[in-house]
Amino acid sequence: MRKQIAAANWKMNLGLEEANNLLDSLVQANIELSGDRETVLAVPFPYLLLAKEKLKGSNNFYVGAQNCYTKENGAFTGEISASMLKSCNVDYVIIGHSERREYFNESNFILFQKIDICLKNNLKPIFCCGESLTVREAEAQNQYVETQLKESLLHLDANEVRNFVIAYEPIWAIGTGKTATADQAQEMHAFIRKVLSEKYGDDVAQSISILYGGSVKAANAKEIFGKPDVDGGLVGGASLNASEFIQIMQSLK
Ligand SMILES: O=C[C@H](O)COP(=O)(O)O
Repeated sequence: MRKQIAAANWKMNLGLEEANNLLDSLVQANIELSGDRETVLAVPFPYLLLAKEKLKGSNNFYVGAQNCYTKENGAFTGEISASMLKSCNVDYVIIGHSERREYFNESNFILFQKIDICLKNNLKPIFCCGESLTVREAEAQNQYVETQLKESLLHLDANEVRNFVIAYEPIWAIGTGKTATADQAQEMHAFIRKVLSEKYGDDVAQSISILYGGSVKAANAKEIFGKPDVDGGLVGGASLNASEFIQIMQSLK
């Protein structure tokens, strides 16, 4: 079975003390995630090393960054490179979150470069895709998401592609309390898998975890994650509360 993943995206939230407390609560809960299930905590850059330290010894817990730059190193004040993240033993990097696309003008081509530099540094990208409300209302979501995949990912070969995770996040469901229905999520996830299968074959497509993101909470996680092509979630707001996130982790298939 492919990996089932509960990924927390803390976004730009929490001070050091709060981050520390949340990590402690998650570790102390001592949740045993078996076999193919895992948790990723994508924390702000200043807390990456703290998270690595705290999660040492917790099985199936991984640490992720929320972004990286397109270049290896150099005079790019304020940016963080994939090789720096690797040197801190970070495992995953979120690439192409809709907030990065919207507020920092990250195009599909910039994301193509970020994906490549992550793979070169043995970091696993969590590649985000998803449509706006306008696109959904025009019923053009499949075409829109397919273009995002084609322009940023589908240049990779089959071996490279096995090393990433995709997160489908309809923009209209992020932080709005408005969740895609489990059936809408399943429909898009199946479509993404079909696009992957056409390019890489069914074996590869079946091995890639596709997460759903957008107002996932303890109350709806089980239903959404229960769908056959939904392999867990990328969780924003609800990941900032330990007991809520623990219930989400426990809702993985
Ligand atoms: O990365 C997470 C997504 O943007 C979802 O955020 P949310 O769970 O607060 O809606």
